[in-house]
Amino acid sequence: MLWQQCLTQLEHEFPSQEINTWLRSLHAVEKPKALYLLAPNPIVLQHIHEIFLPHILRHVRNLSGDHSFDVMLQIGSRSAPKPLPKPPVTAVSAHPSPVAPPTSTAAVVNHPLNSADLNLLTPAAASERFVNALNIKMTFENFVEGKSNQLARAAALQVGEHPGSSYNPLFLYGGVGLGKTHLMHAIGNCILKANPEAHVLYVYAERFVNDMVNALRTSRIEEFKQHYRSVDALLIDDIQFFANKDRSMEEFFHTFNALLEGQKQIILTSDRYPRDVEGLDDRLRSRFNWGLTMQIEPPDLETRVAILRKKAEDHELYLPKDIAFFIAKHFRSNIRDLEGALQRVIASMRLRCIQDINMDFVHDVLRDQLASQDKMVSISNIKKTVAKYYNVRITEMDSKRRTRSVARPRQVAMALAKELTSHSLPEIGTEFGGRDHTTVLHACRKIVELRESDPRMEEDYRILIRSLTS
Ligand SMILES: Nc1ncnc2c1ncn2[C@@H]1O[C@H](COP(=O)(O)OP(=O)(O)OP(=O)(O)O)[C@@H](O)[C@H]1O
Repeated sequence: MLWQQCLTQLEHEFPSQEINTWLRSLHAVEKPKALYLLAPNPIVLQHIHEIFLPHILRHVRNLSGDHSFDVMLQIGSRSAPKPLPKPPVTAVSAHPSPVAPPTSTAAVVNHPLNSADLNLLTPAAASERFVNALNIKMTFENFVEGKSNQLARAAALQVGEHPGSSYNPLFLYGGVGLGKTHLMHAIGNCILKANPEAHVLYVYAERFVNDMVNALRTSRIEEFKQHYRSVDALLIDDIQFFANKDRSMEEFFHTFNALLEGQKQIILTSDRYPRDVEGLDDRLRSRFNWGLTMQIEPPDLETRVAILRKKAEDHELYLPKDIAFFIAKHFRSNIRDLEGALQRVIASMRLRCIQDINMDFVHDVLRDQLASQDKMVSISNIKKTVAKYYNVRITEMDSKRRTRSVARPRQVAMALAKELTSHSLPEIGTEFGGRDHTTVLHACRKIVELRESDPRMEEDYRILIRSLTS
């Protein structure tokens, strides 16, 4: 709790990349008079010590209202299975250690914590054991499957069940907040479930780069190599961050080769297809294609509804179908935003002690978000985009002409209006030259049918959704 509050404060002072890369890799354990922060390796420990510790200490003391409250920084993990027999010897001292700047009030522990709560590791032991940084909540079981992620999920499952011997590397790409990281963690968790001793390491690409820079600066490059090359599975998120970082790409290239040679699994994600990541070394680009590259696309309405209902269920909230549809219709392009909307609703229910959810309440709680989402797609924008895509005049969208070259784009536009806006069928009909709602319904059904039978139509529809919602 204290650590979460501290992180919220730090988010105002440091870029989110910094927070994600360094601070979120720490395990926090709160004790009555101290906050223990466990770093996964010496490189992280040193960086936290040098850059963040004074800020952490300031916030923790302010938040706890206790100016003698301490922050203890150590190497260790909470998740490792068994405590080590010996107490730790590493830490940062409450009063300047050789590495601590003289002004630092940060603490380095030279006495053990309760090793029953914490599994504390010496630096040597730390490099023998891995802090995998996996999020145990991201699993295949709670990953909702839909058309947009079906193939990626199947490939990920295959890799999770047969690491190193199926698709290697597995490269997942797609837009922001669509589930790449979730699938990656699901693979890691699946590998560990079958083999708890496996060394599975998850890092952001930025973290890999920063670790390397720090290792070079502190003459610990061998330790760095050893750390990254001795894993059974290496999961690197957002590899577009490697672009134009030549030394890091070089290092990653060798790590990549070493792991592949040893039949160790590599899983990578990026926001775009490897070939389209500018500034990426050609050798890396071609290696990324050795295995399997899978795209995750924005989920369709039904999948968004299923995700919402699943997430609501996880919070023990019954989400009626009409409300799930309502939220899903407005939050289209990103599952993180969809989840954020649901969390906002749940938090407001708790704050206002409301037991039963209803549409008015949801409208009220999400008013601001809905306004900004709705601005994004209007029926006139849909008509314009579809007309341009099929090369027909925009006035044809409202005309009475029924030739296929005009009628089909019009049907597509109506189906998109149904999917992407909250207008009712009669409203959509009115917008399309005063048509009846049954005509709109027929158009929507026709397009569903065609998307299933004609891959070309499916592709057109997805391209249009992407261009309207991104
Ligand atoms: N199919 C799904 N089922 C359930 N939850 C999902 C699904 N897809 C994504 N999520 C949830 O949506 C949120 C965002 O997903 P995730 O972090 O994996 O996105 P991402 O593609 O890695 O985004 P970014 O590029 O921003 O890192 C997470 O909380 C994740 O659990």
